[in-house]
Amino acid sequence: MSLSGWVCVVTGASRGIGKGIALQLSEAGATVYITGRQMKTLEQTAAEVNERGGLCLPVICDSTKDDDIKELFERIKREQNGRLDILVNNAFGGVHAIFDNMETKFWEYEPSVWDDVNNSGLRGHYFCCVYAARIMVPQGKGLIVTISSIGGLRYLFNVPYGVGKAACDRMAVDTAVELKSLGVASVSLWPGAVQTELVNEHVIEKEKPPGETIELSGKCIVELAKDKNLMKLTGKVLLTCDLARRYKLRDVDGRDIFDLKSLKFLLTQSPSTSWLSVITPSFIRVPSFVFGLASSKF
Ligand SMILES: NC(=O)c1ccc[n+]([C@@H]2O[C@H](COP(=O)([O-])OP(=O)(O)OC[C@H]3O[C@@H](n4cnc5c(N)ncnc54)[C@H](O)[C@@H]3O)[C@@H](O)[C@H]2O)c1
Repeated sequence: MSLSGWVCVVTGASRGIGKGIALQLSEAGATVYITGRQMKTLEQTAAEVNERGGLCLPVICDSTKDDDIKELFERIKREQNGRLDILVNNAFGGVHAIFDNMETKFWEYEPSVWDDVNNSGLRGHYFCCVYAARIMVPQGKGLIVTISSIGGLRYLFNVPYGVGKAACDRMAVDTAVELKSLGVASVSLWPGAVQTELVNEHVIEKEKPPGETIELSGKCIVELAKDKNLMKLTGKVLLTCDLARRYKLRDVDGRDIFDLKSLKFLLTQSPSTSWLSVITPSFIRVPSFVFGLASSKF
């Protein structure tokens, strides 16, 4: 029970990665506030948490509604005597908009797809950061994790997705600049491909990329929160495959963790280099600074 007594919030935890994170944080002993728009689905997550002996508190909080977010943090402050240890920004309303508009250019679908992707998945995260920081800064400690993706580095799915993820990464970096000296860490976390309920629904079996379970990100966050060198990682974009190596983690069902930094995988991403992947050994990894160069805009 390494996080016994800790107070956490996971936004968007009725399914997907948020649910997996809530399961892992509560299994580690934390009290976890989980948010979403429907009590019925939140209660299903809470029931699974309870079955594992954990404690989680479902709260209706629509991440596109400013007042809901404000009330969530006021409630936590009141109920937990001003304590909040971890905020996980995960709520994301864009999955259906992405799958419904695959292969379509940005000018061909409604501009409101931007809102579907980024109102909960970026703006809502910023609001949560503000209210969480108002609790964490006075206590002199805390961890904010914003769930992002490799879409923050290069084109993935559609324009609003990439712009939103790049902004999530930048938000983690810039909030860390202002929080670091006050003892609060802020990072961005990129899961690999995750086999969530919606991904399993939309992607046909033979096209499924090798994936993570919904709980691997949560396992990584539990270890990160306990890491004595956490403040050395603040302001960084972290990958689940790197954290799994750092903390010697396996996925919950024992499967191998797909390595987003494997040169073999990265070569498959471009038609001009994919032939090279056939002769490239899978153990060669691309260092982080090369990722940085790949995102250079200059
Ligand atoms: N699934 C993947 O393969 C994958 C990979 C890398 C990164 N990610 C990122 O992980 C995050 C979560 O994605 P997911 O695949 O678990 O999505 P999902 O759609 O399965 O889950 C999203 C969660 O957010 C909740 N939600 C949606 N709108 C909300 C709102 N307005 N207010 C509160 N809650 C709301 C949903 O109810 C759900 O619980 C996203 O940022 C996504 O880009 C996903």
